[in-house]
Amino acid sequence: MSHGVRAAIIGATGYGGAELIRLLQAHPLVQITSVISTSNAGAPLAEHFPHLQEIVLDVLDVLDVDLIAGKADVVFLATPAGVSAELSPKLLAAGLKVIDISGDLRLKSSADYEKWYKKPAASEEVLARSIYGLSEVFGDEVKGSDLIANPGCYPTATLLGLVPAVAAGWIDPSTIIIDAKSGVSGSGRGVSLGVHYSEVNENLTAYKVNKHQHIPEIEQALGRIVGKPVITTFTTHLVPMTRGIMATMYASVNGEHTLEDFTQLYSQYYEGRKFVRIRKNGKLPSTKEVFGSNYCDIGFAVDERTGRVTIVSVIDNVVKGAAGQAIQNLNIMQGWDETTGLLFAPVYP
Ligand SMILES: NC(=O)C1=CN([C@@H]2O[C@H](COP(=O)(O)OP(=O)(O)OC[C@H]3O[C@@H](n4cnc5c(N)ncnc54)[C@H](OP(=O)(O)O)[C@@H]3O)[C@@H](O)[C@H]2O)C=CC1
Ligand SMILES: CC(=O)N[C@@H](CCC(=O)OP(=O)(O)O)C(=O)O
Repeated sequence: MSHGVRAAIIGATGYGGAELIRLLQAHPLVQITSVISTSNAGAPLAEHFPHLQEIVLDVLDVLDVDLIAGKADVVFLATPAGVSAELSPKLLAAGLKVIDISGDLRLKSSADYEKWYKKPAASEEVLARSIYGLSEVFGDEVKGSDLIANPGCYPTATLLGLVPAVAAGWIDPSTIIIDAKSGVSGSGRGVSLGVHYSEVNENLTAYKVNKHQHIPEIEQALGRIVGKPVITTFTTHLVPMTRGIMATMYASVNGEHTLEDFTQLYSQYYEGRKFVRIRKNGKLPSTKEVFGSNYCDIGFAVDERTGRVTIVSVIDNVVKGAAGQAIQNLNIMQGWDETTGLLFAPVYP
C-alpha cells in the first residue's frame, strides 16, 4: 500500500479494540495486519464479535513484540491500565509507533498515576516521551511523534468544552464544577455487578466521587493552559444507555461575556477543526446527536443572574473518547488530513 501504514490492535476482544477495527477497516490509508488477544490467540475474532465476521482478519494473534514488528508499523493498545506501562517501551524499541488508549501514559507525574490508578507507573523516560493527544488542543505536538497517550473519554468531552474559555481567561478556573454522565460501554466489555442490566436499567448512579482517575488528567491539561495548578470538582454518573458522554460544566464568568460572545469565541478557537461543532443561539447538544461518530458538540447558557456559564459537551465515548480520536491522532502523526477515514455522520435515531 503506497504511503499507508499497517496496524496491529492489542485488546482486539474488547470494546475499544472492536471499535478500532470497525473504523480502521474503512480507513483508506490503513491496513489491519494483526488483531491480538492474550486470552484467545488462535481463535476466530468473530467468536467474540460476530458483527465483524468477514470484515477483517479472522484469527487472533498472540501478543509477541517481534511478531507485531514483522507485520505492522503502528500499534494501538486498547488494554486495561498497567499493560502499556510495561509494553510500550518494548514496542518502541522494536521500531513501532504506539497509540495507547488506556490511562497509563497520560499523567506526567508517576506519583499522580500511582495515587489515582493504584498501579506502578510507566518509566519516567516513557512518560516524558508520550504526547497527550487531545487532537484539537495539542495536535501540533502529535505531529511526528511516535508515542501517543490518547485522552480519556471524560477528559475529552470536558477539556474540549473548557479549554477555549479557560485559555481566553473568560472563566475563573477555581470555580469550575464538572458534572459528567456516561453510557455503560465506558466501563468495557467485562462484567461486574455495577454494570449488570438490572442494576443499571431505570437507574442513575454517581460513582468514584472525588476519586475518579480522570481528575488529575483534567487538572494537568487545564494547568498547562493557564500556566499554574488548577483544582476542579468532577463527578461521574452511570446512565442506562450504551454509548455517550455528556459533560455539563459550570464556572463563574470573568467580566461581561454574553452567550453570543461564548459562541463566537469557541467557533473561532475550533475554526477549521471539523470534529468540534459549536451550537448557536443557546441550543444545547444531546448524546444521540454524536452517537457512533467522532464529533464533539458543544453548547452554552449564560446566566446573568448568577454570573455563571453552563457549558454542555457531548461525545461518543468509544469513538471521539477512544478509537476515533486515536485514529485522528494517527492521521495527525502521519501528516494526513485529520479527518481521513473519520468523516461519517452520527447514527440517528
Ligand atoms: N470503553 C471506553 O469507552 C473507553 C475505554 N478507554 C480505555 O481503553 C482501554 C480498553 O478499554 P475497553 O476496550 O473498554 O476494555 P475491555 O475490557 O472491553 O477490553 C480490554 C481488552 O484488553 C485485553 N487484555 C486484558 N488484559 C490484557 C493484558 N494483560 N495484556 C494485553 N491485553 C489484555 C483483553 O483482551 P484479551 O483478554 O483477549 O487479551 C480485553 O479484550 C482501557 O484502558 C479503558 O480504560 C478509554 C476511553 C474510553
Ligand atoms: C462508565 C465507566 O465506568 N467509565 C470508565 C471510564 C474508564 C476509562 O476510560 O478509563 P481510563 O481513561 O482511565 O483508561 C470510568 O469511569 O472509570
